[in-house]
Amino acid sequence: MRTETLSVEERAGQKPVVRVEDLRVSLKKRHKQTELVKEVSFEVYPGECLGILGESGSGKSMSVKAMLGILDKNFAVSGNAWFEEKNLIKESKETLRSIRGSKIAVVLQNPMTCFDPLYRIGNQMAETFATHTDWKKEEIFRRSVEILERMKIRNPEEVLAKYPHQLSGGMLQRIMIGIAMALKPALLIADEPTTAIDAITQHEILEEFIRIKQEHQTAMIFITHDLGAISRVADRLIVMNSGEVVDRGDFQHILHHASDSYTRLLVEKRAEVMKKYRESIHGHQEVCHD
Ligand SMILES: Nc1ncnc2c1ncn2[C@@H]1O[C@H](COP(=O)(O)OP(=O)(O)OP(=O)(O)O)[C@@H](O)[C@H]1O
Repeated sequence: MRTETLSVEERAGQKPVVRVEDLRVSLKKRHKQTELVKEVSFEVYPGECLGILGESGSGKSMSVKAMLGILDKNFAVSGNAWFEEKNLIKESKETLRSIRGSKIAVVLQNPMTCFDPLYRIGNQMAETFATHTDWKKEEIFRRSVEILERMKIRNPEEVLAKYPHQLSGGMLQRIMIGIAMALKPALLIADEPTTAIDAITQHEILEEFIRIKQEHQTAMIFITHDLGAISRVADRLIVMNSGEVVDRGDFQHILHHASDSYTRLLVEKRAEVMKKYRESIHGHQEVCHD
């Protein structure tokens, strides 16, 4: 369980990689405006992972999509998202496109939609790396093989020759994570990155997130409804409910001192699952400590 957080002193001299202020998203539909995200604010420092926790529909994805400028014109977005002196909310589509994929890498929920069905995986990786790095052809191939190996994909050379539909959702998700990490972005955003991945591989992939964060001082935003996954990777958490941030703090705070009733419910649900899991493994009742 990771609980270490940048201390106030450590943060004092540092500038956040991203600072989101009063982010709001509403959906315009036939003269009606529905607020989906309300007054969301957070910042992420170099080498730090911010976890965004909340159940399905709580506004986690909507918040990062708004900040990345990937919502369509049916959504009205306001507030600020400062990244390298630029306010992402106010930047042009072109500027945002060039920032995404190089300085900000994103792993979104549905990996199938991130790959072009008509091109082999290796060609798509090569194109991404040719656009965003200065690697030459041989280096791109060598690194692509290494990335798949790191992501625990067997027979990487064969996989590079395959089309997306020939691979499982979990494999595509791992490839997406590998590509995002290889770009060594200043900010890595991962939305439910390990949902389609089996438990053992998930453990190893989470270790990769931790390694990248520590070795390259990458700032990360890790979105999930899984308290277990987030407890390992995130240094600080915000909890969302109905489009709002209802709690914030490090994992221990969320676990033991969360004041919000919704957050307590999430924690209790996790404790219940852990208790059942332990009972099934050990065949007797144990008190859950985490
Ligand atoms: N394309 C869309 N059109 C209209 N409403 C949407 C759309 N996408 C999401 N919403 C609504 O916005 C709210 C926030 O959704 P969001 O996708 O951010 O939730 P989430 O916390 O990321 O959950 P999940 O992990 O299930 O996506 C929800 O009420 C959802 O129904």
